[in-house]
Amino acid sequence: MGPLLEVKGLSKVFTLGSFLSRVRIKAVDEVTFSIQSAEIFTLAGESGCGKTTTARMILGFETPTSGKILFRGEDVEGFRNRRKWFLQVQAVFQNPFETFNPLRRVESYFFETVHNFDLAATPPEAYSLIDEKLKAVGLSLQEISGKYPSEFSGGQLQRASIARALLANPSLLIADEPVSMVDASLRMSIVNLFRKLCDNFGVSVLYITHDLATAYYISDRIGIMFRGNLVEMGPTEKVLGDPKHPYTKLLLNSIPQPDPRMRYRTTIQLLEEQEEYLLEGCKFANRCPEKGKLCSEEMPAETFVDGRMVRCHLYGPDGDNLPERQGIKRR
Ligand SMILES: Nc1ncnc2c1ncn2[C@@H]1O[C@H](COP(=O)(O)OP(=O)(O)OP(=O)(O)O)[C@@H](O)[C@H]1O
Repeated sequence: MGPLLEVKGLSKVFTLGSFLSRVRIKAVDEVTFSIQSAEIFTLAGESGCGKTTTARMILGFETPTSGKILFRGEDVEGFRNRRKWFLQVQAVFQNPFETFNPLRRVESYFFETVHNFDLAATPPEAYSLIDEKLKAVGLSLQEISGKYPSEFSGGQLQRASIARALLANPSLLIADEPVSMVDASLRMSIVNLFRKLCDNFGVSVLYITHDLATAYYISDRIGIMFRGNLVEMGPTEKVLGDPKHPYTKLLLNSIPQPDPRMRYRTTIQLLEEQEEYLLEGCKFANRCPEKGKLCSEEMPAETFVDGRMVRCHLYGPDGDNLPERQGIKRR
């Protein structure tokens, strides 16, 4: 059986700045990956590396500048607005308190989804479907009935939003930082839930996160992004257990913690980010402890090393051109 989702050479260019200082950044640059049925694939990287833009293009919220997205081998552009797509792919967002209107009872969202997608023929059928999905995430219809979002904890409300996403029996959940706004003590229980949904119900998950600890725990494969590029991708145990790309190593050593108060980057951070996006060669060159001359000149090609893809001159055919590689056997 072929992959469930294929992302092929996907790119998104944004134009930033004012009329006189306009710059074009490739927020997502020729990104290619696939997700199999019943697989959890993580896209990880620091803020501003293009993870959300990738997810938004898959969901159809953002139009790709180029590239293709295939779902079960079919180009999604052909059926993006059809029922089939909405039933198959569902999103779980970062902040459950923004998903639900504070003035509406939470259960109303469930009945609305059942109605909109024609998921039940009778009211008892609707009750039983909603209760079944809520139970799959450790809640029940009785427990949520009559309650407003403010009466739930962040963790409970995120569970409710996952249950709502499950109503149509989707094959793929796209979860963008689903635990970063949830209390640290509850994060593992939510990510475990994704693993359970994948193992027990065959739901695939595109898990987008800063948090390599939860990624290590639940994902089958992982792609590390830096300034629009996938720099390393492969089985999670290989990539995080024995990282090859200097950026993956740095990310593992720093383990950035998502801070809900830090939702917006400072102007200086944004300018540094923009500068990196505009670099000619490897976008990580300015920060790389293993940088060589070639790194600032040419973007490294994809190379396959020890069961994973790496985009780094240290491993490419030109690896020996780096000063530190001269006379040393290539890795
Ligand atoms: N609508 C937009 N217009 C212009 N630039 C954008 C837009 N959306 C994102 N960007 C820029 O594209 C780059 C990638 O952003 P993106 O949100 O995809 O990264 P991210 O890794 O998901 O970060 P975060 O975790 O903070 O959301 C950033 O430099 C961001 O400022």
